[in-house]
Amino acid sequence: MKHAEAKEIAKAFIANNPVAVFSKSYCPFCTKAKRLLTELNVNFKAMELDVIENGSEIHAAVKEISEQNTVPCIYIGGKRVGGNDDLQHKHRTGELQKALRGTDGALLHAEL
Ligand SMILES: N[C@@H](CCC(=O)N[C@@H](CS)C(=O)NCC(=O)O)C(=O)O
Repeated sequence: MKHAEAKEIAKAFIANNPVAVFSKSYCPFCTKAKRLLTELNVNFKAMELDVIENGSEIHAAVKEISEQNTVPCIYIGGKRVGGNDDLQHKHRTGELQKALRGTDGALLHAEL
């Protein structure tokens, strides 16, 4: 797969999902991040880069787009939140809840 094509796939995933998580299925930080989002009833989509076809090419594109070398790499409303530590921190400060409420389609239920 060409790099440009991988970049388009990564960009489309961010644009088309209110909460987009680039993940790896074996990554404990990804598990923690996905667990928190699930607990908060968040409508998120995870792309498991170690499982899907062309995952390593797409991960290379994600690194370039996000300037972040690790997974999870989380986007809310097209904006990069960061990794699991950033997500957990934003949850503690209330910033996460604010970002989710401000993003159309991020919440499965109105209450948070
Ligand atoms: N502080 C980061 C740690 C994330 C991390 O170290 N992830 C590992 C996988 S468990 C990683 O991305 N390693 C590089 C790679 O898989 O390319 C966070 O909280 O998200």
